[in-house]
Amino acid sequence: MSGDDANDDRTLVAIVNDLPSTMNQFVGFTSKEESDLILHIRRTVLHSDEDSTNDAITAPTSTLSFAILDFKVERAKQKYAAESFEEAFYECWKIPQEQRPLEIWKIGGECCKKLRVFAVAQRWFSEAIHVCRSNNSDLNVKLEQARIARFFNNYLTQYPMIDIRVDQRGKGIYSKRVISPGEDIFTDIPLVHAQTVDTLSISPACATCTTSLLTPAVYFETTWSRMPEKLQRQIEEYWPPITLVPCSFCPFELYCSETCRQQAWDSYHKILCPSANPETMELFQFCASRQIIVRGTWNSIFSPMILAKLIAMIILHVVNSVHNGTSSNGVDLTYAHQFQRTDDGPLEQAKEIFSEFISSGDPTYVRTIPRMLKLMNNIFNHPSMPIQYDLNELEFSYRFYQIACNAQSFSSPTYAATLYTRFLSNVRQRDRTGLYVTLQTYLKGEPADQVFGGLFPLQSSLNHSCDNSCEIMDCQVTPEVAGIKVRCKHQLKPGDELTINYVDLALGRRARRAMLKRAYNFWCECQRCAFEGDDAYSCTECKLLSPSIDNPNPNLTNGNIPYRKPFPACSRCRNAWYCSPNCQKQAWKRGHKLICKDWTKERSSSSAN
Ligand SMILES: C[S@@+](CC[C@H](N)C(=O)[O-])C[C@H]1O[C@@H](n2cnc3c(N)ncnc32)[C@H](O)[C@@H]1O
Repeated sequence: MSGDDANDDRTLVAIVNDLPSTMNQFVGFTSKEESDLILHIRRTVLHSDEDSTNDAITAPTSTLSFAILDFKVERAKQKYAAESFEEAFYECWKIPQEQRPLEIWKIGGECCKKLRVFAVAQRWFSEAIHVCRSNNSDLNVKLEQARIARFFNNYLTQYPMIDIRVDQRGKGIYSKRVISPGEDIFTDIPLVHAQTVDTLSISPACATCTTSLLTPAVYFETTWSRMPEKLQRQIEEYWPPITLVPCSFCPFELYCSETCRQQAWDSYHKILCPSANPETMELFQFCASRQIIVRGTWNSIFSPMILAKLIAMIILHVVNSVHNGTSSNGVDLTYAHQFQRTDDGPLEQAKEIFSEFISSGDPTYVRTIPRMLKLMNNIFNHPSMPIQYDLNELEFSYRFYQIACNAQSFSSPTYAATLYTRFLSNVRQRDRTGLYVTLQTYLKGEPADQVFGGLFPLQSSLNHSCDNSCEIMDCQVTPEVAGIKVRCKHQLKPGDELTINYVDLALGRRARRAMLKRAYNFWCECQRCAFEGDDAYSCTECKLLSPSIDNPNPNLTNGNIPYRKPFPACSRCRNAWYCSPNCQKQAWKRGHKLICKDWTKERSSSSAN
């Protein structure tokens, strides 16, 4: 380089000429930045304090490269510290990927978080983890936070009184201010839902908006056809008006309006309708006939139809995004629309919509339900499918537990019982012909309500407690969409967790824990579990076993297990047993008083099981 060059740009050009391998690093620098760089190099490499840029810089290429990188890192840090996040990110971004050190990936990720581009933040933190090549818990937390922010950004903006945090139990929802009992905290609508097989045939409902479609013919069952026609007409006159819109091509799905029909068609039914895919016939028949393949699971809120719909929605999402460059498929995927575009392929993007639902369970379990795996495979391998979807055993298991761990029961507040009550009130108020008396021989009491199971993006982040702070209520979220609302049950302070109950609160601790382990794969350690016992044969406080006694009924044998005299139970809750008044006093002071009540009177808020 010539020592005569007085001008910054020319000096820079000289450096660039000398260091062709680092040439690309100058792209995007202004001339002011370039002169700063030169000064930085002079100070750090040549240890020269002169501001003059006249002299040639002579140093090994690697040393200069390092100095240049160091300069850029410093600039990014300064801009970040000055809270110029856009500029700081630009500085990070300008450093070629293969040279970005860990701190630049971190700063870049933080800037994106501040700029609310969470998908990019997620990518930068995940690169940081990759670069650092060790299990860095700080980075894992940052990545998880970016992921949560990305998925729940809209919700958290809409509901500023809550926050989502992660601990060893996964995500949980926490209050950010005092929330009083009775206060509604948030509403949520399901991403995918299906009617339970238990109620499908006895309490018909709109497959889209879940409104009851109970007609007199369904309510009165076989007696309807035996009724005089005049009586039928009279009943119809007072029955609240029901519009039945069946699928145009199959008898299996019913809707309350053309809008609901079209929405179902666009989002899943066009590839699940037996008219298009005959393999689905078995699934519809399975649901309609209330078959039980997994007792307590697929015969309750977990209809296998949720699984089929979820896959169908993914497939149609892919098809729509490829064809139209959009993700619109007729369903109100408010949640899905929160996604910023990523470089993932359309299938990966479509799958991501459901990726926040935790899937936890024993993967070998699904081998006990081979028929359902085969059925789903037959459906999704049918030639009518617009794309190939490989539902292998691993994915089937993952989806199975996603639904098992997260499905929440709900229904439109227009229940079958509501229609029935309105009918009776119409008859009582308007009829003058004695119909009410005639009806007494036909009425069968209140009809069963329709029940749906659904996956709710925000609500599914609520963890369980056997002394839950919140409860789930059915709710008409908009005039067209049914969903749930979460209501505060116990006063919440800032930082308290919002919890619901997944199992019946009236059950004893052993039964509750067993059910939670089986259905949700966790061992409950909540406050209530901590201050209750399993049975009367060991002291809930000091764990002392009760004294053994002779077999009270010698005709019955108990193997080698000794018979024991039960310890007395807590007279209020009857869920704790003590060997002495001392232990009882100590337990009360330690925390039993916080959870001691008659739990048989508690309303179970969640019917998640
Ligand atoms: C509906 S999800 C709740 C949100 C979940 N933590 C997440 O990260 O998405 C249910 C799952 O959360 C976990 N979970 C919920 N309540 C829990 C608790 N009290 N203790 C431990 N794990 C719990 C279990 O893994 C369960 O299968």
